[in-house]
Amino acid sequence: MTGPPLEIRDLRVVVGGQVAVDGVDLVVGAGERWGLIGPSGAGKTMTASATAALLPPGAHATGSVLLGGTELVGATEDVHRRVRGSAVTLVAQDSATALHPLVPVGRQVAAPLRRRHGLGRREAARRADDLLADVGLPDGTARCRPAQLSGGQRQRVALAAALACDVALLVADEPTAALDPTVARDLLAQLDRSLRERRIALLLVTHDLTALTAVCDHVAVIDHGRIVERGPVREVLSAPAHECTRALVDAARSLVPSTLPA
Ligand SMILES: Nc1ncnc2c1ncn2[C@@H]1O[C@H](COP(=O)(O)OP(=O)(O)OP(=O)(O)O)[C@@H](O)[C@H]1O
Repeated sequence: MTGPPLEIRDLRVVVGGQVAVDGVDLVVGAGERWGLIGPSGAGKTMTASATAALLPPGAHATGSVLLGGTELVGATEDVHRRVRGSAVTLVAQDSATALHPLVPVGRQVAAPLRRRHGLGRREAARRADDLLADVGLPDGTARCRPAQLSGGQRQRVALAAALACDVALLVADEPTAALDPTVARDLLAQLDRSLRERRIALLLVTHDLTALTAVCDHVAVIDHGRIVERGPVREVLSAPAHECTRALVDAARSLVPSTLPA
C-alpha cells in the first residue's frame, strides 16, 4: 500500500440531481480513527459510500478518493470490487441483514479468508473461530445461524467478517443505531479494541456523540456537503467553533449531560 489508508480531495457527489457532497477533503492516516458527524442529510452516508466504493446507482462522483493509493473516482466496477474487502470494508447499521439466513455464521466469516487470502477450509474455519472469539462471542457461535443470535451478536458477527478482510480502513456507518444503548456501548468498546490491536483506521459515521468519544480520536463535522470543522474530538466538542457543531453538542448535552467533555 502506498499513501495513507484514505485520502479524499475535493470530493463532490451528485445524486438524484442534488449535490450531496460538495468538495470534501479528508485524510485518514494509518491507525487514525475519524468520526464524521453532522445533521441529517448533510452528506455523511454519501461520503462514507464513496469511500467504501459503494455509491448507489445514479450517484456521480468527481474529485479524488485514494484508498491506499488506489483511485476510486472514475475507476471501473472491477477496481471497486477489488478494493472492497482488500483496502476497505463497510459495517453499516444493517450489516447483519446481509448475512445469509441459512448459512452458519462461522462459514460466513470464513468466506473472505478463503476467497481473499486463499486459506484452506480448516485453517479458515479456525481463523473464523478466533475472530468470533475476538469480538466477544461465546464458543460455539460459529455453528449458529443468524436467527439464533441476538441483534447485537449479529452485528458482532458482521464486525468479525469485516476484520477477516484484514483491511487498512474500516468504514462504519451508524453501526450501533439499531442496538439498545448497553449492547451498543459493548459493541463500540469491542470495535475500539479490535481496531487498536490491528492498527486499522476508521471512518465512523454517527449521530451519537457518545459513540464518537468512545471510539474516535478525530472528528470532521459536515454540513450541506462540506466539512465545516475538524480536529481532535475532545477539542472540537469542548469548544465547538461552528454553529452546526454547537447545535449537535447542545442537543447531545440536553439528552446525556454527563457523557461529553465539559
Ligand atoms: N439514493 C439517493 N437518491 C437521491 N438522493 C439521495 C440518495 N441518497 C441520499 N440522497 C440525498 O443526498 C443528500 C445527502 O444524503 P446522506 O444520506 O449522505 O445524508 P446523511 O448525512 O447521511 O443523513 P442521515 O444522517 O439522515 O442519514 C441528502 O440530501 C439526501 O436526500
